[in-house]
Amino acid sequence: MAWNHTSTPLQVPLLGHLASPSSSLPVVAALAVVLLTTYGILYYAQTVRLGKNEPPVIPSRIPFLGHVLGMLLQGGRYVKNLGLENPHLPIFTLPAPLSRIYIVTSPSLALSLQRLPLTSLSFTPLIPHVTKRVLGLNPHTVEVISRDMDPSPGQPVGFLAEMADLVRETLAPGETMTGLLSGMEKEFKTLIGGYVPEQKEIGLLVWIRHFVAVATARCFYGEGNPLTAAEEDGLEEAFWEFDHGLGGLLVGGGGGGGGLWSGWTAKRAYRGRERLVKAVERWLLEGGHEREDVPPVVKKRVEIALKHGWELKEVARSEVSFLFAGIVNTATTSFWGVLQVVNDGGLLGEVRRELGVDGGKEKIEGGLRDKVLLEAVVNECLRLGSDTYSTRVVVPKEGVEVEVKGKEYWFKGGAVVQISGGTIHASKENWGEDVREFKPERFLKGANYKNFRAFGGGQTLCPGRNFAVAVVRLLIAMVVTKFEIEVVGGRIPEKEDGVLPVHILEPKERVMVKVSVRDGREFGDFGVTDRTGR
Ligand code: HEM
Repeated sequence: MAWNHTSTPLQVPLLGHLASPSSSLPVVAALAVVLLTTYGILYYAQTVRLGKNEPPVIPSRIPFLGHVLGMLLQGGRYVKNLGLENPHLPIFTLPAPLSRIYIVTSPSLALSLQRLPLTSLSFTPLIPHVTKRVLGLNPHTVEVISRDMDPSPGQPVGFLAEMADLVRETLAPGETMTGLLSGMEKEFKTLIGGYVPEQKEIGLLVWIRHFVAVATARCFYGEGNPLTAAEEDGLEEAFWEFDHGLGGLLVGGGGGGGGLWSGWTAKRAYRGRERLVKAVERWLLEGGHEREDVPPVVKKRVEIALKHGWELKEVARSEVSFLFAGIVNTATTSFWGVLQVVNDGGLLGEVRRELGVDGGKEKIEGGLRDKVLLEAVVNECLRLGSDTYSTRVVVPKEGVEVEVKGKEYWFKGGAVVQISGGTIHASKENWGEDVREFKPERFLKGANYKNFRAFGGGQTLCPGRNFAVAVVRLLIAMVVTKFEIEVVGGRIPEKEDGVLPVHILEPKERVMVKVSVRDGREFGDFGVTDRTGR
């Protein structure tokens, strides 16, 4: 049979359209109209407020999906920039599939919202989901931590509430915290004092974070700690691999020891975490936590978890999370602090003068009490390095109407409210035209801590904040008095803000340094103190 040129579109629909341009035109046009109309409807639909007082909506070019995609692809930078591009909006709504995300960029509104009762906005409903994914907790443990999370007075106290009280009490300024700080000072003396510089250039971040990781692990888990004293090699690297893939574990899921999805999104983090969990489990099995040099806080943490029916492997997961909280942010902040000080001759001179360690004493000694410049350095590093969110979920299923400073706001039930620390820290309104510059002196002129969110706030305010500031100050003081450090290239790199901002941001490029000994004396007493300016 001859080829039939008149074969109709009905016989082979798609090919028919291609083969017959004149007949396909109306169909293409109709399709375009349908698509454009659908797009228009969806675009409009995402702008509709679900309640009269719902915060103003910022629509996305890809209706309902665009903002979520932006967050996934650009990390914390996406919301930070949205906030900076809309300085007139103290709070706004991002439409998401079947839900909303409310972004708060006004510091005073943030303070008021975080004071609302936990029956309106709370972080705790998220904890089981977050910890299950990040730590790979099994369903039984998740069920245990989901009990009595926010008890009212007189009600049974669940695992989370009991643990939070213990950590808060231990790390509040006072005798217990001072004891832990003395432990950190002792470890730093050995590690920093015993460091013999290499001839070659070294990576500053790796160098500094090693000091913090080892000192913290020894201080909280004793000399035989599972991170640095285990027979197995490479656990410190495993720790940082876990840290770097945390966002992937969080987004990818992976409860009950980690599923295929989390393995795919954060394979290395998953492997690193599981190696650490095994090491801590072995340490617990051998009674490591019962040793004399392990402080009461860790002994009690283990005791509380066992009392609440946790299996030993799950207790190990909880301790990996405590090690993580104690090390990661302190290490990265210390890195930025040392870098900023040694890369600015003027600042370095002032810090050394303030420390007053260059006198004729036999040992390097300095009183850290009242050393305000060093504390200002730490705070400014935290401001510039922290894009952290404080996240809350809207508890009542039917949504909630709240009044804040005479204004009504309505939030959809189950939606997420995020206080954008990144926007607050980078806003010219809050910090002035020179907001992008490193200027510790802004913290000397009675800085307003209302605009400072590096430690979160309200229900999730970091219990380790005073301890952390004291440790970072101590580390910078010891490193800059003991060593001369030349930054190769003499430049401070940008921060990598395209990640999920779960911790202080790292640099975009590696910072290499040359280290030499400046003061050959041993370290004496540095007078580490629990008193900080906050
Ligand atoms: C510069 C160092 C540090 C920074 C910037 C920092 C920051 C934070 C932030 C922002 C949160 C709240 C997270 C959220 O809202 O979800 C937090 C929570 C926490 N931090 Fe820190 N932190 C630091 C050091 C420490 C240290 C040294 C410890 C312990 C030794 C610690 C223990 C904790 C704990 C246990 C929580 C969870 C609190 C809870 O949910 O009850 N942090 N930290």
